[in-house]
Amino acid sequence: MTTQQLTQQIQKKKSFLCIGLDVDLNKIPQHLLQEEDPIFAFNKAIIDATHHLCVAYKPNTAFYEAYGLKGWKALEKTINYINKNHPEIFTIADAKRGDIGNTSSMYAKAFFEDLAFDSVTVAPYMGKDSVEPFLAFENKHTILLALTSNQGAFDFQTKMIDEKEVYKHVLETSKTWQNSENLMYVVGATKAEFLADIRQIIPNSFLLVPGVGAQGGNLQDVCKYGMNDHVGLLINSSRGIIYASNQDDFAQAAAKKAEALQQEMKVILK
Ligand SMILES: O=C(O)c1cc(=O)[nH]c(=O)n1[C@@H]1O[C@H](COP(=O)(O)O)[C@@H](O)[C@H]1O
Repeated sequence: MTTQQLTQQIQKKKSFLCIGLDVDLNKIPQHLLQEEDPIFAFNKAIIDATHHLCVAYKPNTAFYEAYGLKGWKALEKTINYINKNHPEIFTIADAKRGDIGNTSSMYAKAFFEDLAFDSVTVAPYMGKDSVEPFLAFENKHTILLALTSNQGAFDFQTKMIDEKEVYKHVLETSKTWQNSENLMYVVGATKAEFLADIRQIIPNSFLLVPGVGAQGGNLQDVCKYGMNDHVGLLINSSRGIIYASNQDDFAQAAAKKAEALQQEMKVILK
């Protein structure tokens, strides 16, 4: 999917919501555990109830890898289900990969070719040759961790090197890489006060913004400082939506939470 197509979807649905599919078998309704594939059964119900309210889904691969082969199968079924039934929805493999170039190429193949995701999250720490293999894929997007939502972001990302914060080096340097037009960036919703500075460096790039909901980030602040003239934001909420209820009504309860965020977005987009 191109960024233009993503922007069109945002305008059409009046939503820039990304729903995180972080499935934890301890948190889903217990009756689903009798299903052949409880993770997929949960995701299918959530997708069926929410696809009209969001423009992206983001399964975090940790929640699938934790269940071994069964988890990976559920991830494959989930991405295939979205691509088949809702091809207009942008998909993010939240895998936070990145390695020497030779290895990154294989990670890129895994998520872009085998699983056919539109994008993957990548750590910038190993530099240019670890990220460019992801960028080489046409119409696929590499979402680079810039300033993350967690407290540990202050351990390295905001430290100064040559009188500039490390996350600013990440933004500026990555712009010089080959196929950098395929880059998007992660900025945590809990770091909204940094967004004005970030937009000075990357005015046009899409930002994936997790941390609204369970982590306490605020949608209004993120939009105030992070939105550009084509919106340029994907706001993710995972636990705050998918675990709204652990009873039979879980999918409807998730849709209600998603709708509340979408309605807030609709007002902002006016
Ligand atoms: O790359 C991410 O998506 C990510 C980056 C970041 O800085 N913070 C962050 O929370 N995430 C992910 O976004 C999701 C947030 O989940 P909730 O806090 O449940 O909404 C999880 O899958 C995190 O791993």
